[in-house]
Amino acid sequence: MKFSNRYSQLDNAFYQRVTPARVSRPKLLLWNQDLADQLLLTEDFCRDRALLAQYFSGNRIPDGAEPIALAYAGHQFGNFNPQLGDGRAHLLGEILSNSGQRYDIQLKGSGQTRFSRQGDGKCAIGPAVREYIMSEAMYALGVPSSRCLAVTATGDLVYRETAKPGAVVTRVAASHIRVGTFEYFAARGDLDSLKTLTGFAINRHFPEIGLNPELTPSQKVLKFLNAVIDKQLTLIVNWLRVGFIHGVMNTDNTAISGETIDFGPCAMMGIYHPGTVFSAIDTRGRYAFGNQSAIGQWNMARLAEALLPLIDEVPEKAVALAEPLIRQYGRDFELAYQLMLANKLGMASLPEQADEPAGSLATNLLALMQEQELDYTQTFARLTLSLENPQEAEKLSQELSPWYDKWRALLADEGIEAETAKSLMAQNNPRVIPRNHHVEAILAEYEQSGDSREIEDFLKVVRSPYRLLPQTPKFQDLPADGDRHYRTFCGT
Ligand SMILES: Nc1ncnc2c1ncn2[C@@H]1O[C@H](COP(=O)(O)OP(=O)(O)OP(=O)(O)O)[C@@H](O)[C@H]1O
Ligand SMILES: [Mg+2]
Repeated sequence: MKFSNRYSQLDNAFYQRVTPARVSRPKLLLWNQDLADQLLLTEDFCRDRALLAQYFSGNRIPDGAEPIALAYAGHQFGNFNPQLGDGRAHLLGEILSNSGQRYDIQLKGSGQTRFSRQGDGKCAIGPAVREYIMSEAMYALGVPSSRCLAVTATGDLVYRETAKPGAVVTRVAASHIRVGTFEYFAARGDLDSLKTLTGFAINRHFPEIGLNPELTPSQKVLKFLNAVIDKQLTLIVNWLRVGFIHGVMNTDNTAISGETIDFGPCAMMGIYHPGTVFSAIDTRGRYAFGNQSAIGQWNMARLAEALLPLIDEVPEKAVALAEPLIRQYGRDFELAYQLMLANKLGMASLPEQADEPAGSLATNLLALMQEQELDYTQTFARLTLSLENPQEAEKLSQELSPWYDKWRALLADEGIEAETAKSLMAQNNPRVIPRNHHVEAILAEYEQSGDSREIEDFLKVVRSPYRLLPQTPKFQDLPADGDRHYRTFCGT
């Protein structure tokens, strides 16, 4: 591995230098060769699984790696915690991919750090495998996401409600800078570090802003904020497109890069309902499916607040400059959301309909799905199929009457060929998602035996979510209880 580390060259206000804990019997459970290729890891490096297990359990530090635990703060369920940080993760360093992009390689579940508070620094095998499966599925669905290079069993037990086998997951992300990283320095009034961090983040994620000689430092910060907002709303629109519920959208889990990170209590929505919540600790539904956009905006407001001192010395002036960007989120989100729904219905935009509010073609369908308790993924997949299959069209025409015929008529009115609509829909409507019950069955197998009979088929299927593979039908079903009893836990 060829490291080229930048974050560890910042001063030590940003992190703690700390080596991962030793584990007893490291064993490589999952290895992502496709990602290893993108990261230009050599064949030689990838060949020796025992050595890979040493590296990705944290037992052996690869040459050039400089393990650090990052400092950050965060708003958790709306409450500010000034001192979080990587309590169970070690950033090994950064490497350049085949496209010249810089990626962080981080171990998670790799032992205690200065930021562990009451935690043991560890991760159980279930959450580690969940992170691998879900991030891989999201990536294949076309949703910006961190990914996993490996899951390594440690051979040690982790104590949760019961003793569970432990594992370390190796995460690859465009960076691990979070909204909470900015809040950490802002809350301390450490403006020098805040400035350094902002410069670093601009340089890493939006170099064109940093290099623009026409912008003042304050304008650069505003452009940066705007760019992060844009990425965040694009991310959340994509979550809504595929039915993803993050579950713990705290500001410490909101990456500046606009990637999905932290798959702790995440889940997929089956039956459409904007109030869907699976996380056991989210008792008030703060992070419900349909709340995710509003929470994204709230999180961006926290980022804006942290950046205020860099926007203008006079707080009122800074607020006057930042506030319009936060307000604009609402309008931009709505446009992007409407466009996404239009695409899911085979259109470039939602048509205006006489006597109907804007976007009603989509909202009426969603209301129908909610009322009839229809599966979100299956319904859109069936609509897609119906454009080439008259029997399916006939069935849907009855089940979704009169909405279905109206939609078909609108497609015709707009002059959109069935073939064109179908191809757009096929790119936006997955045929399969990582259903909660299938994911759980695999995690249970890993917990019991350290392996799974289904994992290879499952990964193959979720890595091709827009295509029907011979194995796909095995994993398309909603469980008999429609996921009504499903609960997720943070797994810490
Ligand atoms: N077992 C643990 N030991 C020590 N610290 C922990 C443990 N579990 C979580 N934490 C810390 O608690 C905070 C919130 O945890 P959260 O579940 O959001 O993050 P995470 O899943 O550990 O990590 P990430 O956000 O990097 O994916 C973080 O600071 C995290 O490091
Ligand atoms: Mg987290």
